[in-house]
Amino acid sequence: MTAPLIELKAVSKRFGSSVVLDEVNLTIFAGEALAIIGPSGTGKSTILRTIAGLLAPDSGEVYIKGQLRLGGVEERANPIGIGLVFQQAALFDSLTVDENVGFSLYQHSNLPRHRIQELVREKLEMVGLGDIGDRYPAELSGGMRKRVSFARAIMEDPDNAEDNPEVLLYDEPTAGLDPIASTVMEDLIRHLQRVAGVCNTYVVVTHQESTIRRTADRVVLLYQGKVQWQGKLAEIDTTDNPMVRQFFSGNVEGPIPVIG
Ligand SMILES: Nc1ncnc2c1ncn2[C@@H]1O[C@H](COP(=O)(O)OP(=O)(O)OP(=O)(O)O)[C@@H](O)[C@H]1O
Repeated sequence: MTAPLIELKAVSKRFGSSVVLDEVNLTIFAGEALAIIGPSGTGKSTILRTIAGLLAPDSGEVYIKGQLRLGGVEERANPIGIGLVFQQAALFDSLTVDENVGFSLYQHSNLPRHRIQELVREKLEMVGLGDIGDRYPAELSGGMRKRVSFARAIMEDPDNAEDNPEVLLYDEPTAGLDPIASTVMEDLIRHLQRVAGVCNTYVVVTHQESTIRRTADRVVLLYQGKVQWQGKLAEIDTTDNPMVRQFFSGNVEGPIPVIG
C-alpha cells in the first residue's frame, strides 16, 4: 500500500461551545479522488481548511507526507502545494480576472508581468475560459467565477517546484449551479486530474449526488464531528449504513435528524 499523502489523526476543532470536529481520523492517498459528504454544518469546510493549513486543530495531528505539521497558521509552510477552491469563488472584485488568477505570482514571484500573463492565459484555457483576462468578476456568471477560482488554484510558479499543487481541495464546486453547468464543472475536475495532469489528488466537499458520482473514487461521510462511514464510490449503492442510505434517499426519517 502506498504511504498516505495527508493524514489527520484524532483532529478536534471547536468553535465556542460547539465541537465541530471530534477526534477525526482521515487518510488521503496520492492519486485518489475523495469526496467528503455529510449534512450541512457538519464540519466539511472546517476539515478542508484544516487540511489546507488555514485552521489549526485544537488537538490532534496533521501529517503531510509523513511529516507532522508544526507551527501556527501564520508561519507554517506546507511541505507540498495544497490548492483550495473556496465555496464562494472568493475573487477580488476590484481586480481583473488576470490579476485574480495571477495574484500570488504578482505578489510573491520574480517573474516578469508578461510571463505571468502567459501563465494566467494557459490556466484559463485549461478551465475552458478564453480570453477573459481583462474582465472583472462582476462581469462573469457564477459558473465562470468558479472556473476562474479553479484556474487560480492550479497556478504555479515554474521557477519554484514547491509551488505546484499536489492536492486540490474543492469546497462545494457545484453549489448553486444548474445541472448542466454542474456537469461541466465535474468533468473539469476529472479532466484536470486525468488529462491535464495538473494535480492527481483531490478532495471534493459536496452535497450534490451528481458531483459525488462523477468526481469521486472514494467517499467519506462526516456527521457529528466524526467519520461515520467510508467506502469506494460503488459502495454508496450497496452499503446498509443507515446514514448513507438516508443521505442518498433524502428521507427525513433516519439517524440524521432534520434541523430547522
Ligand atoms: N470561523 C468560525 N467561527 C465560528 N463558527 C464556525 C466557524 N467556521 C465554522 N463554524 C461553525 O462550524 C460548523 C461547521 O461549519 P462548516 O462550514 O465546516 O460545515 P459544513 O459541513 O461545511 O457546512 P455546509 O455544508 O452547510 O457548508 C457550523 O456550525 C459553523 O457555524
